[in-house]
Amino acid sequence: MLAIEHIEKTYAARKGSHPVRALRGVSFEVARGDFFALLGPSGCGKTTILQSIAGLETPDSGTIRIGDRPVFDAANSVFLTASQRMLGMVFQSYAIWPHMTVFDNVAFPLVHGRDRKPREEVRKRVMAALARVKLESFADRLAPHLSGGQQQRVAIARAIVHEPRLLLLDEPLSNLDARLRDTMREELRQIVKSLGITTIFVTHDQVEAMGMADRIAVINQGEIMQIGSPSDVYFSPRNAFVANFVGRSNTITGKVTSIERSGGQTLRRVATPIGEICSTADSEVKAGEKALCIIRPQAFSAFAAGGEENIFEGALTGQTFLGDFIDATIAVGDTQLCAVFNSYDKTPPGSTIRLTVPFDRCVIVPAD
Ligand SMILES: Nc1ncnc2c1ncn2[C@@H]1O[C@H](COP(=O)(O)OP(=O)(O)OP(=O)(O)O)[C@@H](O)[C@H]1O
Repeated sequence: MLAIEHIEKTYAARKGSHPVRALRGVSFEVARGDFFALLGPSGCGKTTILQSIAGLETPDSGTIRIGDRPVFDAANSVFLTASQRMLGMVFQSYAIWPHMTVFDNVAFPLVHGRDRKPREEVRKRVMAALARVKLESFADRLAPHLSGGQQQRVAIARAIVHEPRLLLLDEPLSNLDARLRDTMREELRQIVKSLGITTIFVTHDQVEAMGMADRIAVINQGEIMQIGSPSDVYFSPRNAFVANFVGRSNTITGKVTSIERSGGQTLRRVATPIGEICSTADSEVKAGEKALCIIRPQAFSAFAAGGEENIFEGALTGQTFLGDFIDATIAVGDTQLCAVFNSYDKTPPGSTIRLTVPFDRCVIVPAD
């Protein structure tokens, strides 16, 4: 449905500042009906990608296709304007007109756009879009007399009223308070999924991306670090950036000492400051190479006795009771490991703890 190939964008230097290489060869594809998140820290280039898709920004090179039509092709000077691309957009600010009613706000693209519709059809379509976001009874209300969540739904209704083939959402939940954000997360996903519209969603919030997206592109400094389902990027991060940006992790530096194959599995042994770590997770790191071992805090469990491999003994140096679980810090030599434990289990500070971790829950990635 959407195919982006190798787009680059450098913003020209402003007075007293250097040029900014905002996108460094970004490529990805989004299938029809997918809910796709662009996730990354502030300034990584998410908005530049979204605006390039929308036709509000012009990349320096690369191609963008929507459906089977190129909307941007730097080499062949193809550039369709934003209105020619027939997309729906919801911005952070919602961009709702305060002097208009809810109905008129939603009707705006049908009344003022390129593709104007007869009055009766406008009414039908606007009421259908308002029904989708459960705001039919608010049609005559002035937009400022709405709560934040309702304004957000007006913005969604306006973006879907002309049945766009692609919906672009730029941090649409960031202006809502925490509780409303939790409700709207699910609601927004249900609305776009029920319509079957392909959606690109920009966020810097990993919880939002994990909870809403079918697939996530994790971006750092203008480059895509990894694309995958929420569980792919969480359980099989490709590098330390992804492991630390998406959820928390212990990152332990080491060197692969051997690779053994048995029973259809590949076992890597890694020498690290906390002892040998064994991993059966998929990895490209070869024997003799430096590596990072990535272990999620909840992959550890406290282990009383026995066992030989992937057992790490240390002192409990910190624990924070968080209700559902205890966040614990365990010093193994000079390395501080973070683990989460059952909140019913109380352990005195300073106790010796033996941690264990299954082989398939240690992810090995290249050290750089
Ligand atoms: N018009 C511009 N002129 C110069 N530099 C820009 C311009 N727009 C963006 N940049 C720079 O390009 C980089 C990428 O910006 P972009 O807005 O795409 O990031 P982002 O990931 O969306 O950030 P945020 O989450 O803070 O909105 C940043 O370093 C930003 O300062």
